[in-house]
Amino acid sequence: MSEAAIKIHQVHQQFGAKIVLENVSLEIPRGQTLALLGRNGTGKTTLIRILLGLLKPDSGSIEVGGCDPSREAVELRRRVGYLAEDQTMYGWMTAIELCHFLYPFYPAWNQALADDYLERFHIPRHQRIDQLSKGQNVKLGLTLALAHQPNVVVLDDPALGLDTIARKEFNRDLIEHLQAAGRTVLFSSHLLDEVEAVADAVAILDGGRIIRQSETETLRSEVKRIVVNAIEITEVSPPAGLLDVQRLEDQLILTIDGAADFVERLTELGIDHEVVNLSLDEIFEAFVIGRTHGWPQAGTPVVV
Ligand SMILES: Nc1ncnc2c1ncn2[C@@H]1O[C@H](COP(=O)(O)OP(=O)(O)OP(=O)(O)O)[C@@H](O)[C@H]1O
Repeated sequence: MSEAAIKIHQVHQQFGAKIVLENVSLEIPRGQTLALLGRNGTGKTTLIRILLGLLKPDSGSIEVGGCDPSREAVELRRRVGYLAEDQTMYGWMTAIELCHFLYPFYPAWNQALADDYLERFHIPRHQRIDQLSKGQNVKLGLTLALAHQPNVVVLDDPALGLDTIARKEFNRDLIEHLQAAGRTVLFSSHLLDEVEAVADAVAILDGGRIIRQSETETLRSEVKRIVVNAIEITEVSPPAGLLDVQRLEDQLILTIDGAADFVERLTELGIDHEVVNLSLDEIFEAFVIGRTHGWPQAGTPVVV
């Protein structure tokens, strides 16, 4: 694994009595696109604000693109591109006026690159920003976040509010372009079916903690749904990594992280089973709302 572009170590953040981040640690290797997943209000934006130096955590250490965000604010802005959730810009300016307004702040600003993005994203250069569509606004925000050629890009729910096609187009144009350019990208999202196509890795934030971080493919290969007969399984103890148990008539539908060992056990015991691949959406759901009670007790007859 290459050196981490983002290092988050034991970050703790609470607002009053409410603990939002509880000793969160996360490392994102250079060049990786990582999706930060979590339900509403789990602290994704709070973590992103800490990464950007907009909020100082109660404790813990952060390094983004080699900078300490709380102490190197200017250098951090040079190295990091940031698109905030629902970002608003000066509506009375045009896209090109906004570029001209911003570029003196950034020594590495590349107007030819900004022009290229404006053209690629079909953003009219001379139209007032408040007359652009929601999608064009998001893409303009991204253009401005990338024109200074940052190595690290942080996108807070960038596709929020876009329609399905616009989101897909956004993901294809933007994330894939960033990946090709070798940038490290951290983006938060709710839209798991779309995340799956673009994220090399995911981190699931829940209950103030990162409960799972993994490369997307690895997660998909390790978390499986296993369908077994409920009666046949009464003598088997629940596996480690059990995330969810559902009953459907005489069948048990189990979602297991690290399912391979359990599958091996079932095979050894001669218990019939079916292994089902899951989408990222289903995996995420099992981690955050899975319920593990309902395992049939050994020696107890199963009522169907
Ligand atoms: N400045 C603040 N003061 C008090 N509470 C805050 C503050 N900022 C965030 N919170 C609370 O912290 C929790 C996490 O908020 P945050 O915006 O980080 O979540 P999120 O995962 O980004 O949510 P969403 O997906 O809805 O955008 C919420 O309960 C929110 O109300």
